[in-house]
Amino acid sequence: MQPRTLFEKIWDRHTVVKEESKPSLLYIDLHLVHEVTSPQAFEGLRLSGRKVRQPDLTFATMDHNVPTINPYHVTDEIASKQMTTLEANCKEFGIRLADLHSAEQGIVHVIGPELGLTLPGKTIVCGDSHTSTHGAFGALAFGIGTSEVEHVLATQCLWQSKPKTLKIDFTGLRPLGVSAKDLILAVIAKYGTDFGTGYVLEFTGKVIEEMSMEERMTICNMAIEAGARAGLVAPDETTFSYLKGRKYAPVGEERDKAEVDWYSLRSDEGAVYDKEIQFDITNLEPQVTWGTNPSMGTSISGKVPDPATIENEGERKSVAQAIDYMGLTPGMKISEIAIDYVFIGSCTNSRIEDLRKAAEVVKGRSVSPQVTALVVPGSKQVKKQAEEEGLHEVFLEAGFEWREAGCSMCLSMNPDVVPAGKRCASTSNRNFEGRQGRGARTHLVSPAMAAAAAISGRFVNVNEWRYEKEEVV
Ligand SMILES: CC(C)[C@H](C(=O)O)[C@@H](O)C(=O)O
Ligand code: SF4
Repeated sequence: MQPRTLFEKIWDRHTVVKEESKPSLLYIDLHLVHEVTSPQAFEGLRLSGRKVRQPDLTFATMDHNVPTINPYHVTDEIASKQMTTLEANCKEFGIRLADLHSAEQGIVHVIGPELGLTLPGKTIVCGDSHTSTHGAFGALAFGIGTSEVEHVLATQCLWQSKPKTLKIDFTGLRPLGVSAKDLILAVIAKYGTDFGTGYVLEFTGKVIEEMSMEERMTICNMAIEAGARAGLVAPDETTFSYLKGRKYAPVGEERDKAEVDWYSLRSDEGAVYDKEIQFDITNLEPQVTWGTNPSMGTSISGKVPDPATIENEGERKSVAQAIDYMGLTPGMKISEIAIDYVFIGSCTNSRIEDLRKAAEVVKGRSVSPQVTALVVPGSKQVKKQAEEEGLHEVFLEAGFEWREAGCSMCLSMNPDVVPAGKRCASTSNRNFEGRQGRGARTHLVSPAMAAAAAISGRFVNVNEWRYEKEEVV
């Protein structure tokens, strides 16, 4: 047999129907559901008198609409309706639901891995673009639209055109204090928001191999911001040890067998990708976005671009428009940008390691008086663990707010919004106009950088605090 990539192996295993130059029918191993994109899908099932084909392969949670001060007090009518509807639908169709009372509730892309539902080799879908997160486990995971949600509920299958493969190989040694978030922001800053269109990205290289699962999740989470269908990291010992003891992960002999199988999914020596990119991280610095899409970003030591120096007219206009919306001055230093809000949370960066990294920076310091700063754990389990470690005290003592689990300020679908004209350093993944609230301005950064910004009231290179000198390991 020809050498195959990780993607091809998972694809081949799940193809139920295949026809030349037509979409294939794929079997879906795990369908994750949340309150925003599922109501019409369930309604469609009801109208056509159908059942959920595999309720045991379906798992639901509430995240987008959940108020993070008092989750049980939902004042918004649409939010409240979406949540009660999900509850009723799960009951009617026999689907497991991590509702607000459940100790398992949280952002869908945080709880899937945490519960061991996300496993290598699976096909995973959810009516949510950041489903790419689960690719960190070597699962083929991607977002689908509401009509597809209905299709998967009814059949456990999905029609999909076969994407192409793109390998992103990180070369060089990771500079001290440079996070997974910085890596993916830098890749998107260099190649843009659509270089991944039509591709599944596989991230490789020593730095990826040495990363924790949570860091790999941060990288794969943002594959979608590069336009990609999905992101992938090859399963390895790090993956297997993360999964050990997780609620739904295999145990005993089954686990041993599964691990052998999972390992066999890794891309074969000599496997051919449709495209390959090498990205050298040797001189990488912490990243900050200045604009209104994730590719409009630079290093902490960089500057806001000056549209006058951009030759291409289209680009010049879009940069000028972004700078105008963001209320910045062309050519100003990133380190001169003062902020009003800090949001540490979202499916990109709300896991325990993210909170630890932020707390490490915050410890013994205070939030700048003009800054409102929130820490929002990605799940109830993350919150519990953080409290057991005393991280909440570090944040609270410094002047951060410590909230309940949910999507929160990542997008304005719940009470956590950034007011118009205000500027937020955010650990989330999208900085589009109005993303965190109408007229709100978002700068994407890592948890450590967000923590440092909260304290300084402006962007600073967190490594200058943490390490006497910026040495390279
Ligand atoms: C609400 C949902 C459909 C949306 C998505 O698909 O990603 C949201 O999670 C987001 O991050 O913008
Ligand atoms: S945290 Fe943000 S990006 Fe993630 S699912 Fe929620 S809204 Fe989407």
